[in-house]
Amino acid sequence: MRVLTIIPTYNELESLPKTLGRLRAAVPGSDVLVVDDNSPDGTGQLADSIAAEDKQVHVLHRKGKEGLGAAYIAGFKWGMAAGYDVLVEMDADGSHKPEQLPLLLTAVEEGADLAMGSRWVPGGSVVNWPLYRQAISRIGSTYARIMLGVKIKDVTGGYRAFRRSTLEALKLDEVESVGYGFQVDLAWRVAKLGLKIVECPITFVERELGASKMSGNIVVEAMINVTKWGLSSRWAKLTGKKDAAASRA
Ligand SMILES: Nc1nc2c(ncn2[C@@H]2O[C@H](COP(=O)(O)OP(=O)(O)O[C@H]3O[C@H](CO)[C@@H](O)[C@H](O)[C@@H]3O)[C@@H](O)[C@H]2O)c(=O)[nH]1
Repeated sequence: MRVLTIIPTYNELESLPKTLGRLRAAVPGSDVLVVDDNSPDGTGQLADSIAAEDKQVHVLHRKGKEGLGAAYIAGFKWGMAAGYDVLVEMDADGSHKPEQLPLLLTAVEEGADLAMGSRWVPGGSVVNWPLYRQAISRIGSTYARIMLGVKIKDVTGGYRAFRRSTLEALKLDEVESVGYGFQVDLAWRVAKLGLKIVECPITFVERELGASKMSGNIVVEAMINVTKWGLSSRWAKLTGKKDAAASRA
């Protein structure tokens, strides 16, 4: 399996080299694509200098900050065009432990169409995460599960390995969400297609360097979108009409 790990970056100058070093040591077979949105702190240039020394590291430069979702979609398209079999989502800040990537890759090797790192299945955990972030994550995941009828425990989680055929089956150009909503949106689309999703327990470690880009707007966007999709599906069931939201894959 040719594996590409996609790392979106915005102002990750301190974290990126550490995460890249750990990833290359933990899973030497995986190529890496850094997707940088013209970070003002020079993360993109640093990534270029690492790529100049390491043929397995690539960099995709984007014009400006357009959100994590848009960065991943650009990265997926790059990786699919380059013929990778498995495309991985990983944060740059070390919160997704590179040493746990083999768990996700094994799940894909064993037949998962999407392997998801999960904090909320038995064996999963969070380290140094403030209580308010735990609450947002747990409440958000529970709300999305109820509204969308998906069984995934950690539906907002962002440590994932997609089989290429899974991404090919999705209409990536229709995905609009930016933050947590993006992660929920993709997982829901995969679940609706009836593809095999496996949740693997991971330890999510709060970043030590740099700052999170999560904002109130991102949480609100996710809540609004999940509510809209859930109500649209219910309305369609009640009226027997085609559901615009649910017919998207
Ligand atoms: N290129 C690019 N990268 C971005 C952008 N916004 C964030 N990133 C990158 O995306 C990664 C995650 O960003 P954080 O700001 O650290 O995310 P978080 O709030 O901790 O959210 C994480 O956990 C959520 C669930 O708890 C996940 O939903 C989310 O995907 C992510 O993994 C980091 O590598 C960060 O640099 C952007 O606009 N553009």
